[in-house]
Amino acid sequence: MLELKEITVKVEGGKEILKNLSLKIEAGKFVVITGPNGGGKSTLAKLVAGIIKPSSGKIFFNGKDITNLNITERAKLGVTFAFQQPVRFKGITVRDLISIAAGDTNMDEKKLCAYLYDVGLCAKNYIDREINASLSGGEIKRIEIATAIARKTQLSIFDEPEAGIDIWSFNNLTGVFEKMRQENDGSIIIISHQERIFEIADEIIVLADGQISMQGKKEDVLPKLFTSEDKCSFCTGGIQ
Ligand SMILES: Nc1ncnc2c1ncn2[C@@H]1O[C@H](COP(=O)(O)OP(=O)(O)OP(=O)(O)O)[C@@H](O)[C@H]1O
Repeated sequence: MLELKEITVKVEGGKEILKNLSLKIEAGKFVVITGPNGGGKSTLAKLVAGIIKPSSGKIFFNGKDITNLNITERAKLGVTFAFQQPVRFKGITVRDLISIAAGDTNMDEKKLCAYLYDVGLCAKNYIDREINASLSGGEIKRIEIATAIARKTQLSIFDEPEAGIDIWSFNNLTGVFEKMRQENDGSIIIISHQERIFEIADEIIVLADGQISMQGKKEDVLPKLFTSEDKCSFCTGGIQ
């Protein structure tokens, strides 16, 4: 369903953030992308969503070349992206946002509440709140996750959904993703550093220094994940 072919992303000064990266994600898969900080995970997610363009290489979605399509055009084809730092929309309420995402502007309250309940929010307190700066980072993040779930698109990408979510709610969040996978036959890509998320994946991809250093079924990758030594080759040691 998603294929990246020989993708390179260069930034000013010529630094390569993604280096000739090729990757295939099959339909219906739950894939977790992890790896050291600065490895290129968010860059990869933004590239798939259409927020940034590759310096070279091609991106295919269901066989169609989407390399030059922007974020809106890709969204129309069924690519949803949930930001690490979600955006706030002045004047739009939580009710508006979720019902627009689900394509059902007359969505009944029960259904709306169920989406909020799943992400650990009490609907009564949030349904008519405006998506503005009065919402905390964790609250807005949960609303964004609820919105992505309501969209039920073919490909949903979440960039560190755990960021800003308290540890108590985090356990429920893994349940939300499991439910999403059961109810939606689309693919899910989650960028995460959390072992609990790795455990519910079909496939794990480790991205380090702009390249895939490991990729495979959860059963094969997990045992190697915490034994591999990804150390900085520049530094020779820590503080003496
Ligand atoms: N516009 C830019 N100019 C220069 N360097 C950049 C630019 N964008 C990203 N980088 C660098 O590219 C590398 C990859 O960034 P990216 O945000 O994709 O990493 P990440 O794997 O998501 O990291 P984290 O786990 O910390 O979120 C980092 O070293 C980052 O500093």
